[in-house]
Amino acid sequence: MNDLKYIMPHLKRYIPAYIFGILLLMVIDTLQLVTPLIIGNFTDTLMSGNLTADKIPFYMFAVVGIAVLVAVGRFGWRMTIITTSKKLEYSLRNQIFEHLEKLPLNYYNHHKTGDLMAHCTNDVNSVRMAFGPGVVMFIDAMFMGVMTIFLMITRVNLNLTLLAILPLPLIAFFIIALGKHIQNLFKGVQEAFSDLTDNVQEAFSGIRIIKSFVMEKKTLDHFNEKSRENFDANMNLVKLFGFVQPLVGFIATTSTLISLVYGGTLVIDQVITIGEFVTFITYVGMLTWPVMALGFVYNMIQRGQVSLRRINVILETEPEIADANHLLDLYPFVPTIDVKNLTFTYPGAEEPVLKNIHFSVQRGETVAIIGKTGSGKTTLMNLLLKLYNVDDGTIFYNNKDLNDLPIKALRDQIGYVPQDNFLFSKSIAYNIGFANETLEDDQIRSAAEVSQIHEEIMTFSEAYNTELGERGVNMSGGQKQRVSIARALYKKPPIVMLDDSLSAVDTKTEESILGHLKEELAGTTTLIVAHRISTIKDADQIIVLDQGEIVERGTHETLMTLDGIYKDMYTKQLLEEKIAKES
Ligand SMILES: Nc1ncnc2c1ncn2[C@@H]1O[C@H](COP(=O)(O)OP(=O)(O)OP(=O)(O)O)[C@@H](O)[C@H]1O
Repeated sequence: MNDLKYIMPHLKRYIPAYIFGILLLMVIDTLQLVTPLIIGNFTDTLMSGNLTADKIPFYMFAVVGIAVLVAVGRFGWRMTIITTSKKLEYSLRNQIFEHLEKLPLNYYNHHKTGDLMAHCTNDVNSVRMAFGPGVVMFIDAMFMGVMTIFLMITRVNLNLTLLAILPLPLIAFFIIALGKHIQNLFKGVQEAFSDLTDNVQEAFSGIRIIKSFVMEKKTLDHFNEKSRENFDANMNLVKLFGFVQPLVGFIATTSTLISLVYGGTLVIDQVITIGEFVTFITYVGMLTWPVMALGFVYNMIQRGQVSLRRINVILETEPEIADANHLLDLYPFVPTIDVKNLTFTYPGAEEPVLKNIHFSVQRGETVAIIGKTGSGKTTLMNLLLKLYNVDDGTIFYNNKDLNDLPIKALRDQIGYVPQDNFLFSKSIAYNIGFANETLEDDQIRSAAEVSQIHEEIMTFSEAYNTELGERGVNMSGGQKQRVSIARALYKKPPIVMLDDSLSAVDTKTEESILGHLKEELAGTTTLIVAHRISTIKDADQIIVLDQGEIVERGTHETLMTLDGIYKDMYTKQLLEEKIAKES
């Protein structure tokens, strides 16, 4: 029952539709059960010599009429129950996606995209099968089974019925005995599918690397291996079903055999009429389906249960970064940042990557963070955005503790340009105006001008309406960086954070962008992470990180007097530039 915790609210919404569909199904089932009685009656009338030509159309119309009603009714219940189960699938999938979006960055560090895709596709589908066709088949089978047996007893013969249905419980026994095994096999199928999806997703995301390293063969081999595992997992299930279904069919045939032998004897002994015998044999045939259906349903429900559990694991994962219960008001927002004694260790890691960090950024100031690769610059940015949890009393905006501020409202105040310039495979305008519901052409253009990308966008075939390839493949690295900067500026945020966002542009473009940014961002609090000192030379404050600690801080001029890491980096960069110019 606990498994139904998350799906129950969806199911409740569709209960009236389910009830209507189920009632319709029962009416159809009842109608179907009338046909054998008509055929039995026809046989008896025929055998007694009372069948006259004028009676035949009556039988004909009765059989055809029932068949038409059954066809119409079947359409009705399919439309009701199958549509309802599709709606259930739709709302469950949306709930999973919405929940996944709320999960913190760290969740994605530990869960593969392919797995998540499989949850949103295969697992949701299995749940739909269980709650759509599964429910239908279960009710159909139970109702048909009970009604058929009832009619066999009341309209034909009790002893014959009891003897004929004797082998049927064996079927239920087999299917239940195999239940655990089926669950395990199905879990294997779902896992193999997740792996395969993940493999395909990664192979095509990394296709440029694969091609440039001529690793197509290696990737194909790896894919084949995963594909084989998927095939094997499916085959295990197919083999089992291949064994179970004929077995069920065989057991059902023994019922027919008993009916023929014992039923024939009863006819000879004149305990039942030939018409009743024909009705009985038809009912035995009709009973095979409900019994087999119970087997199918059982499997479907097993699959649905495994999938539901996998989905529940996601839905049970709490958004680690939750808003505090008593939030402070963010407004009026003054863009000042204070970091006090901040130490941070990644979840699951042992060593802290940031140690005792403290600094302040005043409104309108530009603070630069520089340091060797792996020194903790991006981590610091991520913490300022609260992409990971931080201790109380370590980061303050506007003199208010980050943990007491509403996350969404705070992030709305920040224009962030990440290190990996992810672009969506939509238009350039969509990418720049991503932060807003509506795309304002003027603002998009002005953000692009400040980022020095407007002129290049105009050379694209459809300018701002040009559709980008996946992850913006039809743009150069530098162009992508500038579109990302434009995306952050479009929001006109009071705080801008640039994480190594100018590394792919040449020094001249960089200078030009920085010049424009300075004008445009006057009054904006800016944090810049950079490797190139030329990017941050004019910052009000430069912080030098080394192995997670601040080792130097000050303006460019003061740092140059220190004879430390900063001066060393600067001297090396100057030398490199000189060599590059001369060569
Ligand atoms: N998700 C993570 N889980 C555990 N450790 C991480 C994670 N992300 C980064 N690290 C570690 O944290 C340290 C700091 O990484 P970070 O990305 O902040 O450095 P950086 O200064 O921005 O480097 P770069 O200049 O190369 O971008 C590194 O040792 C890195 O291995």
